[in-house]
Amino acid sequence: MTPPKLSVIDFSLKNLIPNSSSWITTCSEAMHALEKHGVFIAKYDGVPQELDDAIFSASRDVFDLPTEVKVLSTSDTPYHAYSGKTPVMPLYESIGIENATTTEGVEFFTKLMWPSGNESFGYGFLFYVLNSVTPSKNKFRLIKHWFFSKSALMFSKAVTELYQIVMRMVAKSYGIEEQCETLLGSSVQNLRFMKYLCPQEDEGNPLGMLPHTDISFMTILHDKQVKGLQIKTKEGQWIEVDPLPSSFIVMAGDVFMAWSNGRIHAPCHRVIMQGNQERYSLGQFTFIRGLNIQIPQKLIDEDHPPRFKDFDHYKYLHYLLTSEGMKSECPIKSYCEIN
Ligand SMILES: O=C(O)CCC(=O)C(=O)O
Ligand SMILES: [Fe+2]
Repeated sequence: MTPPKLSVIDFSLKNLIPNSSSWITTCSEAMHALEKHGVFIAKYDGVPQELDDAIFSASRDVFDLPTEVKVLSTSDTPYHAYSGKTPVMPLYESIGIENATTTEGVEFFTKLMWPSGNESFGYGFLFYVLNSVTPSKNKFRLIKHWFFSKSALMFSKAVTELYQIVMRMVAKSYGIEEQCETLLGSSVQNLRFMKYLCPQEDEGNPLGMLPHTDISFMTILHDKQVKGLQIKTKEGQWIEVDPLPSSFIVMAGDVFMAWSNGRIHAPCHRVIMQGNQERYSLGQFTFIRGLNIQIPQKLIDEDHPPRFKDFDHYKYLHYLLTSEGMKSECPIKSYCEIN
């Protein structure tokens, strides 16, 4: 049986004036894909090519830093710290920016990686640095710092816009606009840079990332057009995602599934490396802070009794590291499913 293809949906900004006929078509395609597969490919023009090039170049810069610098990226929140080449996933390395849509979040991370002693600076300062005569290590660091933080902030904001467009479609289609706006107001974006090495020789294990569902509310993935991501259908078939230019993979996480009372599917996925090219990808993971995850009343009726108790997203993240959470085959269900 040939596996189905993922829907490729046009999210060109000019077609997305809310409630226009093209918006309504896009909305129904997106809803169908989220309920059936929990994922679709958005062709999105909110990230111009120059920014796309800049963010992948910034990604290379951060992975090229010495390991002793990268490990400085720690976090109190599970799965938010630097993770590098573990025995279970030796090809995979990742590092992330918490609160990536805020200048503070991005500057905090950038200073950890390229400590420069400078607060914030703009184009005038960059011009000064580039034009000052003496090349120095410090000058080089300042340029990296500036370049990295500007690209990360702009990329994160552009991807957040896509998240908001998708969520407003979900809201309109379920008639839960108010709850959705509250949720958007409590959404925190974590931008992660990911790098996968090629497996050693032909017999090397090509596993880039183990099969899992995401612990986020929503994840938006973007790669530098190197294959590897695979999505499992509800029927158990693996679909290989074809990387396309200007495409963003919009995927529901466990928390979106629970919030929607199980209407939206959170798909299992993995990364299998092929060929001899390293793979760089970016993931923007949305978490909900300071607001209980509560199924909107409109999604509960006689045919759809509530399936999940209210819960706090960050407490759920901590639960994942408990022995019960680690053992569970489906932690979101063992954490808050109503039996
Ligand atoms: O690199 C990718 O395309 C997928 C990464 C992923 O699934 C994750 O970080 O949760
Ligand atoms: Fe994932």
